[in-house]
Amino acid sequence: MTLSFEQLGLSAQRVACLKSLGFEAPTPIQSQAIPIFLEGRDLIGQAQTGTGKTAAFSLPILERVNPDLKVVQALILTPTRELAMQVSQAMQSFKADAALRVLAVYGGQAIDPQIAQLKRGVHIVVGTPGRVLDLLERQVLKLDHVNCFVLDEADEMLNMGFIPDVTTILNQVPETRQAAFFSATMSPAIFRLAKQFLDNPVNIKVEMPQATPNRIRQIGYAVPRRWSRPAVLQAVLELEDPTSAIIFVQTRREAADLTQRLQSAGYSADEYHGDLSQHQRERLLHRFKQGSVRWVVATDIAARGIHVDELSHVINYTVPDQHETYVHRIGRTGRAGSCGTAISLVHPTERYQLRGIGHHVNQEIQMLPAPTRAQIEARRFEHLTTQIQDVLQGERLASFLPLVSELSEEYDTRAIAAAALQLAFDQYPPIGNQLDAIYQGKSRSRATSARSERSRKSLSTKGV
Ligand SMILES: Nc1ncnc2c1ncn2[C@@H]1O[C@H](COP(=O)(O)OP(=O)(O)OP(=O)(O)O)[C@@H](O)[C@H]1O
Ligand SMILES: [Mg+2]
Repeated sequence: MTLSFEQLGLSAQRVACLKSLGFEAPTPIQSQAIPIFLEGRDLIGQAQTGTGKTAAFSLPILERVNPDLKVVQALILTPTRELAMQVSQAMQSFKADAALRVLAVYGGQAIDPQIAQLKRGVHIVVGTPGRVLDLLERQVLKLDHVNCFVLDEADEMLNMGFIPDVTTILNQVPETRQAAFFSATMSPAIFRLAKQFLDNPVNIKVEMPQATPNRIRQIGYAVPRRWSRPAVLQAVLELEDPTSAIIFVQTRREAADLTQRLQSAGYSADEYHGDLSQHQRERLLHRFKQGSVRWVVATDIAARGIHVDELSHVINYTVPDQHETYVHRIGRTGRAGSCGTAISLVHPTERYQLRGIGHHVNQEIQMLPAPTRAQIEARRFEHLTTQIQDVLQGERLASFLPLVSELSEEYDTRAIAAAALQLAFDQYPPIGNQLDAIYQGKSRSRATSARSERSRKSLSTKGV
C-alpha cells in the first residue's frame, strides 16, 4: 500500500497545495525520503530520472523551515544555473506560505539584486557553488543557521570538480546540520564523499535507479561508414518528425554548426550551450517550454535535472562516452509517467559503446538502418494526407472552389488536385539535397572520413 502525503508527515496546508498542482500521491522516492528527512537524518537518495527527487527533498525542507526566523535555514546546491532556477521555482510552487522566501543565486546574472534580497531576509537558498562562494566572501550570505543541506546531482558536482568549493561552503554550515545527496546515478566516489560529509546516512535506492525508465523507447539509427552524420540526422528528424526534441552534441561549436544547418533547411531549431549569455539561455529555455522552438541542439549543460513537460524525443548526435551521460540525457523525456523516444546516431565505431550502454541500462537498444529516401517520402505523403483531411473539414476550402471550376474547364479535376498536392509537397525542405548529401558523403574517400571522425573525437574533449 502506498502512503498518502499526509501520512508521510506533511502539513495539511502543504498537501492542499500539492493537490492544486496535480500531485495526488507521492512517488516512491518521495514516500521513502520524506519521512527520513523529516526525522532529521542524513540520506543518499537515488531514483530514476523524472521521478520527483526535487519534491522529495523540497517538501520536507519546507516543513522544517521556520518562517518567523529571518535567516537562511536551508541550502541546496546544483551543478547548473538553470537547475538552480528550476529547483527554486519548484520550491516556490510548494511553499504555501507567502512569508517564506526562497532565492535562487547563480552566476551570469547581476549580483546586486541577489544581495538586496538576502538583506531583506531569505529562508532557503538554491544556488550554484561559484555564486554561493562569491556571496559568502562578500559576507552577505550567512550559513550559520543552516540546518538542511542538499547536493542535487551529487555525482555531477563531483565530476565537474565542485567538491573543493562544496567543502569550503560546508565548513561554514553548523556541524549539526542535516545533509542529503540526490541523483539518478551515483559513483563509488560519491559514497566515499558521503563518508566525509554525511553522518550515518540512510541509503535510499528505488526502482533500479541506474536504469532508464521503460517508458522510454530506445533506438539507434546506423550512420553508415563515410556517410555524413548531419545528413543522417536530418533524415532521422524527417522520419521521426519529433514534436519536440533535445539533440545532444559534444561541443558548443558542434551545437552552433548543427543549429545553423537545421535552421537553413527550414526547421524550427535553436542552440543551447555555455557560450550563450545567461539571458539567452533562459530565453531559449522559455521559448522551448512554450513550444515556439521545436528542437534544441544542446551540450550536456542541458542533460541534468532540466524538466520540459512532454518532451517527445531526445537525440544523441553521437553516442556519449559515459553511461551516466546517456542515462541523464535520455531522462529528459519519459518524465512523471509520460512516454518518450530516445534516439542515438551510431557510427560503426560506436556500436560497441552503445551495446555497453544497453547492458548498463538493462534495456535492449534496437538498431535500425539509416532512413531511406523512400521512407522519408512515404512519411511526407502520410503527413500531407493528414493535412489534406484537416483542410477538407475546414471552411476556407469553399473560397478555392471557383478556381477549381475555372481550371476544370480545361483540365481533369484529378489532375488539378494532383498539381495542388505537388505544390504542397514542394514546400517541404528539399529532400533531394538532403539525401544527395548522404550519397555524396558515401563517395568520399575512406581517408577523409576517418580524418573527420578523428577531428570530431578530438573536439569532444573541449568544454560544453
Ligand atoms: N508526486 C507527484 N505527482 C505528480 N507529479 C509529480 C510528483 N512528483 C514530481 N512530479 C513531477 O514530475 C516531474 C519530474 O520531477 P523532478 O524534476 O523532481 O525529477 P527528478 O527525479 O529530479 O529527475 P532528474 O533525475 O532528471 O533530475 C516534475 O514535473 C514534477 O512536477
Ligand atoms: Mg532532479
